[in-house]
Amino acid sequence: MATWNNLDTLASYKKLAGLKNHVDIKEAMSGENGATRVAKYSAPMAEGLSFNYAAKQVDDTVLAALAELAEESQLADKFEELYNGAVINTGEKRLVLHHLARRQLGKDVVVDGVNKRDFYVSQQQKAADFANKVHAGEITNAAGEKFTTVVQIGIGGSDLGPRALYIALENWAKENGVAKMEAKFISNVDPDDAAAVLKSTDLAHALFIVVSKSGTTLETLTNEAFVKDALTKAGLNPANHMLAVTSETSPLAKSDDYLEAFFMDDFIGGRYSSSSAVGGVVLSLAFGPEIFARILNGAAEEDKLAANKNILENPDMLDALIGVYERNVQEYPSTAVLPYSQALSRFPAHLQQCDMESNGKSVNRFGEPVNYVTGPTIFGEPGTNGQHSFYQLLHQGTDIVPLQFVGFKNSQIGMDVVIEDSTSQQKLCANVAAQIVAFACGKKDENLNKNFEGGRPSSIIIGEQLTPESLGALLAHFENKIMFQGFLWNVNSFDQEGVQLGKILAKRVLAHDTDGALKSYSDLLNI
Ligand SMILES: O=P(O)(O)OC[C@H]1O[C@](O)(CO)[C@@H](O)[C@@H]1O
Repeated sequence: MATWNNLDTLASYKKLAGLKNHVDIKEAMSGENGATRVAKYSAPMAEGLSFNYAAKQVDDTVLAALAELAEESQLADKFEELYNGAVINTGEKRLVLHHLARRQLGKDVVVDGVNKRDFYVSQQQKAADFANKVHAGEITNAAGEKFTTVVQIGIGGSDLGPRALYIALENWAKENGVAKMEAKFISNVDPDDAAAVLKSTDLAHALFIVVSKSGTTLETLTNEAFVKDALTKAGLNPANHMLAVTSETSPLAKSDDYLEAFFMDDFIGGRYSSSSAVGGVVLSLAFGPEIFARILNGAAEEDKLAANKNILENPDMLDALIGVYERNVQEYPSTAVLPYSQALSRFPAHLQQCDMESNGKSVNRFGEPVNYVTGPTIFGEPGTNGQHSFYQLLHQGTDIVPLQFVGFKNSQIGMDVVIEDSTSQQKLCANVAAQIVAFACGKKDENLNKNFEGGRPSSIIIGEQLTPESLGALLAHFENKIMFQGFLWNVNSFDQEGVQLGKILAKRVLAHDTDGALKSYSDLLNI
């Protein structure tokens, strides 16, 4: 059994802390040194991706210290315990099994006589059969006509991951002839969200999936009622159009109001649930079950790498360790995720939840306060758009923000044009290469307003093309990185008590049970 200790009690961490500012990234990345580093500091990921960390503040000395930290904090052992079914989610006393939804990495995990791998596979199969029947016109609306649109109703983990994955493959699927149904998403309790989606949807030919692991989320239940009302007003029977994805213990699971229900369980956290029925039903309907299976395969291949004890061959662990070095030793408060791929436009939003809801903690996994900083603020936008927005601060602001670029050699659609001797894809890639060097090396200017200090670290994940497999690998990479960082900070990355207080106060406002500031704000907002 691995032992769980606070980061600041580890000898290897104290050694690492002595390496603050050990690498001058400006100097390291300038001239031929830079070229050597770009070739040297790269780790293969699954599905043809690679993690290049040449422009991070590491060298062989820092990497050796990170390897010692990985060893002393038993990162590989903890991952092994996790995928073999240990109660890693100490706050809720639950197993953490999202990897098992992709592939079995270790032993059989059996809970109350149920083999959990079999359970996840059975739900995938159920979703696949259902999707195939919808596509074949065997499951239709009351008029016997095919469904053409699927609308997911969910919020947080029941929205962000599946939505990001759908958007990531929407154009790829059209180009590759596997686009089966258009998918749309309703998440916000803002009535304009549901109204806008409903107004642009042919209700008679739409399936709606109510996705809520708990089955109690106010926004989702409100939007479900909103949609049912619209269906009824259109003369349609909601029971012919509504599906549910929920845990077997939730109130939704007991309802007969759905055409079909698909299940997950409490061992897959909402923000890690894209690999479960939460992502599986909508993506199987949108693209076909084979494409969803390809995403899972890509993720499973990356998970396999995450089990490697050698940090130089484990890009997920290495990325996590570098992130902790940047957060705790270099004291950088945030991290930007910058995909140079329009298809990944919602990926940073998904990672915001995944990372900040997991590691935004002030107590360790035993409920005791920690004396060091934990998860950074995560934000991001696709390049090159971000360059014309917030990169000013990243280049010349007073905070140093570590950057995580993602880039692909080829576009998804392949439609392109040569303007002034280069394609748009080449321009996109040229920009990401330029940014890495600009951030690292800067540029001296006598006019301080035009001076670039440099010394701003970044990494890049490079792939051939964004496909179901590489998307799955990318998803797993970040999930695993966040998991390893949680291990290093000794926090429980799998609960989210910090979201509860706001929910309780909102209920009080709606029940007019307020006083003090809560009453004043309620009055100001006319509630
Ligand atoms: O799937 P559910 O249970 O509706 O929860 C939605 C989201 O709400 C949260 O619980 C936060 O309030 C997230 O952790 C979760 O992803």
